[in-house]
Amino acid sequence: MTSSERLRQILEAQPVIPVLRIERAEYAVPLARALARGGLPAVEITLRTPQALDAIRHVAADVPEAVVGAGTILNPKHFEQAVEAGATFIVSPGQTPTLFDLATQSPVPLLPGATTASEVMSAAERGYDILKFFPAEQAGGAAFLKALASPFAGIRFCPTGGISAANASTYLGLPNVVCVGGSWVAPDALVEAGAWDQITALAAEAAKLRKH
Ligand SMILES: O=C(O)C(=O)C[C@H](O)[C@H](O)COP(=O)(O)O
Repeated sequence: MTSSERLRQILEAQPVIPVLRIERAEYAVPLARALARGGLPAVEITLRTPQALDAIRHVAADVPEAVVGAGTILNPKHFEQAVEAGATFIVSPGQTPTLFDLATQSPVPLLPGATTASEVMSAAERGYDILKFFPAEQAGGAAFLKALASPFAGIRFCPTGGISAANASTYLGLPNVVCVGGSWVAPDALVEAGAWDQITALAAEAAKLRKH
């Protein structure tokens, strides 16, 4: 299986990819377990906190049922650090030539971001047919994404940013949406309280959302 096929398999397997901002590395393992128990094994741990790489390391080592990805990858150094920590897929809010070049040489797949027609075309030229659409709500929302489906029939998106239980179904109803990303399934307050069962319940609700 090629790395892009593997990425497609990960993104097609669940309707929602939890986007995690880990404030304390020790939260990562119980959080990933709680989400997997609820039916969302693939998670994106964002490199937005100093603990993110350790969090990825812990989940990769201790939660075999999870599929740990790294998010907020802004440059090749982040990409390499995340792979070294054990990330099995890489998510960027955008795209750069150096990121594309590194991804070509890496066995770990990249989900690059695109919010304009030109960015979609640049990524498609590099062989990508699944892209992140970030920040989804602010960049034009479901109506904008729907409009991209006409010229870019072969491209699918994982919209992320401003998505919640209230609007996820609208996105999942679009033909060019493969899954959505969001932090709503792991609210900071529940993570800090160690309320893992409540997080499992939120994940289970999200996992029930379907492409329709
Ligand atoms: O940093 C990145 O690469 C991101 O992907 C950012 C995420 O999209 C948002 O943090 C999630 O957005 P919310 O679900 O609105 O909280």
